Amino acid sequence: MKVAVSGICGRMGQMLVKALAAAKDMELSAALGRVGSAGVGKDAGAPSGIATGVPVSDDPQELRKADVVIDFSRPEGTLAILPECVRLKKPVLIGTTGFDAAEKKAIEEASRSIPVILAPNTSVGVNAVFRLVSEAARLLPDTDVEIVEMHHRNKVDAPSGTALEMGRCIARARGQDFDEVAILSREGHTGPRKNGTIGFAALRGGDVVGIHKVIFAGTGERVEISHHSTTREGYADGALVGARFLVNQAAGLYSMADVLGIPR
Ligand SMILES: NC(=O)C1=CN([C@@H]2O[C@H](COP(=O)(O)OP(=O)(O)OC[C@H]3O[C@@H](n4cnc5c(N)ncnc54)[C@H](OP(=O)(O)O)[C@@H]3O)[C@@H](O)[C@H]2O)C=CC1
Ligand SMILES: O=C(O)C1=N[C@H](C(=O)O)C[C@H](O)C1
Repeated sequence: MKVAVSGICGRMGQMLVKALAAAKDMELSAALGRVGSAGVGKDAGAPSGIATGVPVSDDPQELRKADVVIDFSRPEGTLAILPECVRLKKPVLIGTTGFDAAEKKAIEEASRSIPVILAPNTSVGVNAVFRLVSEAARLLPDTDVEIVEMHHRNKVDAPSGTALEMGRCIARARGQDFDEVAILSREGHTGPRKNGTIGFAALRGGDVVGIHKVIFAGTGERVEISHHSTTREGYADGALVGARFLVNQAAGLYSMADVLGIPR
């Protein structure tokens, strides 16, 4: 299976170079970087000292060389390749986070023509946690939910896509509209906590790969469900599992829960 990676020069792009080099059934066939990126024209594995024989390009037409596209870049990067994925009928797994409502709409629109996985987290463990927090939300309906995440100093979006998806899972399980109950940050004289809200706190520092903790706070007791990523390998391996799933699907918007057979 020929795989194109968008965001190739980044942390996840390079993790995918390694995962693809180890995969017997897959090969890197095209590598896309940001227009004007210092990596364009160089070998896709150069930042990791790996020779892939595939040069980094900033031309989305390179996607014609792939059976499936994996994108871990920035929302602008995803939106730049999406029309070409549609035109060339290439399935795409989107691991990028930080989309606004209009950008999500554009992804939904594309998924009417091609198979798309939109996955704020591709690790198996986090996708199990999405299910666990949904169940906890049903079992503990009167608790106050707070979601705390910590990531490395270079992360640019907050709260993380994973934290937001955890909040969405909880709101769905409780029959709430996420946008009405989410408190994405707090400061100043906030007043007492409003019942039924879902609070978020985002910490940034060092080289933390990814920590997420969901707290169900009641009176006299507290339940906490947490996930720690210690390397990015789980994200890359999960993305390859998602890509293998996608090539056999009809057009539509899929999640990692669909890939892994996890009921919501
Ligand atoms: N779904 C999941 O499991 C995971 C998701 N992520 C998400 O994936 C994304 C990438 O993360 P990470 O690899 O750590 O980030 P990096 O910043 O390390 O990499 C992002 C890459 O995207 C490139 N890029 C930036 N802007 C554009 C653009 N407009 N068009 C094309 N390419 C662009 C950058 O190019 P240049 O280097 O030239 O600036 C860079 O190489 C983030 O949104 C992150 O939240 C991360 C880990 C796991
Ligand atoms: O930027 C990161 O690093 C990560 N981003 C994703 C997110 O926003 O949830 C997934 C993971 O937490 C790492």
